[in-house]
Amino acid sequence: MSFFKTGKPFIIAGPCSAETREQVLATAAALVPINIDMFRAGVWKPRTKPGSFEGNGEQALQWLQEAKKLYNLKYTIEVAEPEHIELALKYEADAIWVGARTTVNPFHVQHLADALKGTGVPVMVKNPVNPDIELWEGAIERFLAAGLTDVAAIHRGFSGYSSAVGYRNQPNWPIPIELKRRRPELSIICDPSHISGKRNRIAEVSQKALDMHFDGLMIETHPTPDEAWTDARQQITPSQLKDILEKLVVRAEFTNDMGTQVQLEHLRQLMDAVDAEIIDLITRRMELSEKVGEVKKQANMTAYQPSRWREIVDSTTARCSVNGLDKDFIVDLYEKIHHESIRRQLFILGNTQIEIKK
Ligand SMILES: C=C(O[C@@H]1C=C(C(=O)O)C=C[C@H]1O)C(=O)O
Repeated sequence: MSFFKTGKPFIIAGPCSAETREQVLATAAALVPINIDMFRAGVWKPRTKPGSFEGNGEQALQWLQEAKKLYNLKYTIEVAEPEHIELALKYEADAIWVGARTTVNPFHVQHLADALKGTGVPVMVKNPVNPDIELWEGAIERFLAAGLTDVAAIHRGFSGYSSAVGYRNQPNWPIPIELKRRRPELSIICDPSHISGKRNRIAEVSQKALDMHFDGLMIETHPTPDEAWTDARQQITPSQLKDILEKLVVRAEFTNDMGTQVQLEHLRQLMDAVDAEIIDLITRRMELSEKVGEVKKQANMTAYQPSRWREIVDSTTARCSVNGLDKDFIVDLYEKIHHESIRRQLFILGNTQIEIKK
């Protein structure tokens, strides 16, 4: 079993920043009875603007090592430079994570991977700030290629110019879901604190993550959150964490219950038949679009026809209201279909650099 797969959600908790020795020891003491899997604290803080509190560095590592010994509590910190890794090893950190602002830079990630070679230290890779799955997976690949086996991903949401409704970082759930599809063995931990940006949504995002098959949660916890030096609005007390964890419903991917299995098998067969129909229908639609393309070629007409496209969007979204389908979802889907349809017509009109992928 990998470091992060314990058969139950892997829980990491602790303050955003290690502020003082007292704060570190008090938080750790309060988290021990909750049975968390690992303590976290930031010791080097990548701040947006200079002049903010940037962490207590090596001194904070001494406090974390002290808490580790005192409470027999594993701990993890964020690293951004090879020297941070050296110090993390010196003070016996049990795992490290790479922050979203580091994951965006392949040079940086490679330096960290090189520094970790041969150490066997478990690594967690936060998603890059921008919603780029290739960059996220690429960073993970660099650590795997360095021979590290305990590599996990952390989903902390994606930064945007304005925050998504009610969130600090846009969750963009299809991205971690796709990562899990590509890498079934990879553990993915959700960071509901950074996604929410405020206390009152942490429980809801945590439950959602578990229902999306995430392997664990990293939740910022502080003895007096309102007085926290960083990220005060999104930190919760150890007792609030206890409450959230107790209320979480942990669900499994599979069941041994025969009745459920039979029911699911039946419904899935019906869905398979619908999927086959959808593919047949899309194929027919594309064939028709190619015929339209041939006619346009003869008549010297443009591939894209805005008024016709508007008509289609209007009529399909009108049908959504009748069928109870989400309009945004259908528009997204149709935009993809339309784009492919245009691509095929462009090819027919003579844009030979556009090949039809079959
Ligand atoms: C099929 C046509 O060509 C384009 C593709 C469309 C589609 O796939 O729905 C709609 C309008 C055009 O932009 C057309 O002009 O009817």
